[in-house]
Amino acid sequence: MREEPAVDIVGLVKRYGPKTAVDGLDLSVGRGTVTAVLGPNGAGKTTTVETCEGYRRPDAGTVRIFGLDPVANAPVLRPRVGVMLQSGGVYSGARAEEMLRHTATLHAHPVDVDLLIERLGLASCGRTAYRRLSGGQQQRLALAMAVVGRPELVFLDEPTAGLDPQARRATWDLIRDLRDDGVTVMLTTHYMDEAEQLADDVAIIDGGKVIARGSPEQLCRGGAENTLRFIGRPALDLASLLKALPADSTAAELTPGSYRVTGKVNPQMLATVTSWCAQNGVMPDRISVERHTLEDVFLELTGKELRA
Ligand SMILES: Nc1ncnc2c1ncn2[C@@H]1O[C@H](COP(=O)(O)OP(=O)(O)OP(=O)(O)O)[C@@H](O)[C@H]1O
Repeated sequence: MREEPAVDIVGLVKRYGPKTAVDGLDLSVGRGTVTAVLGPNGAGKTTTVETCEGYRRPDAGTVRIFGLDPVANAPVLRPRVGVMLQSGGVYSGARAEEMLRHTATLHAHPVDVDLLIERLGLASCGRTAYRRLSGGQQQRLALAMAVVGRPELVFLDEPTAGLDPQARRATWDLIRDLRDDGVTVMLTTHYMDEAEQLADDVAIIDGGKVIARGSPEQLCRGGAENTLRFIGRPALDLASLLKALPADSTAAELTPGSYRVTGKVNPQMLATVTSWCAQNGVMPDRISVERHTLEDVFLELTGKELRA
């Protein structure tokens, strides 16, 4: 029998009064993968994740976590699912290390708390009251609390927002280790490099729907135009090059002898450019292909204007 996905969202709708925050969203997350959910502010990411966590009920559609309803089956799911809360629900006078040790005792097979404290750089603030921790320390403690119970699935809502570069790296390493241990990770982020570095799968959400889905490589390859550059002798006849290329390509001489060709850059296009060079007695120097980044793809899909 096929294993249930860790997260299976079908036709999810969630409204706040007249506002439809999630509008028929479908998303399935395979076990043991890291899925990054990206989207502009207000796209519906947090609402979706909170519905998966069982904090909100769908207005329509279904959400299943390991095949179970996150609200009705909350007691069964609680030990299997780690949730990184953004500061809410914490008694602010409690000390960081006490909180983590206490959380560990609530689980049957917690991870080594000392090791976790060391890995997330929490040793120096272990005796500090929660309310006196810096934003980054609170963030790291929240991550530690989410994973200390050795969950099978973790939800991380913007896990590295506001962290310094060292803490970001430590968080990334921890997430990679979770994946290597077979844990499923679903995270939201505004950092495209984070998604590129960590995610097996990316879902771009806009207007409460998934508008693109795939590995970072697939998303960067598909749809988006790419650029090919080369150096040749000045004033080449680009009109004849354009005739050899697909209709949606462009070719320009940026500075004398420096050329840029855009379009669907694939092996065929590269072959067309180099054979055109050969026919015209041009030795293309420093020929290079620039791939679009995930940020380029994201902006292309979601637009460059600021949202209201
Ligand atoms: N409790 C609420 N009451 C009313 N409207 C809400 C509530 N929570 C979210 N919304 C609205 O629902 C929409 C989706 O919000 P959500 O927080 O899910 O987006 P998001 O993608 O996580 O955004 P961000 O990147 O800014 O965190 C937004 O328009 C937001 O204003």
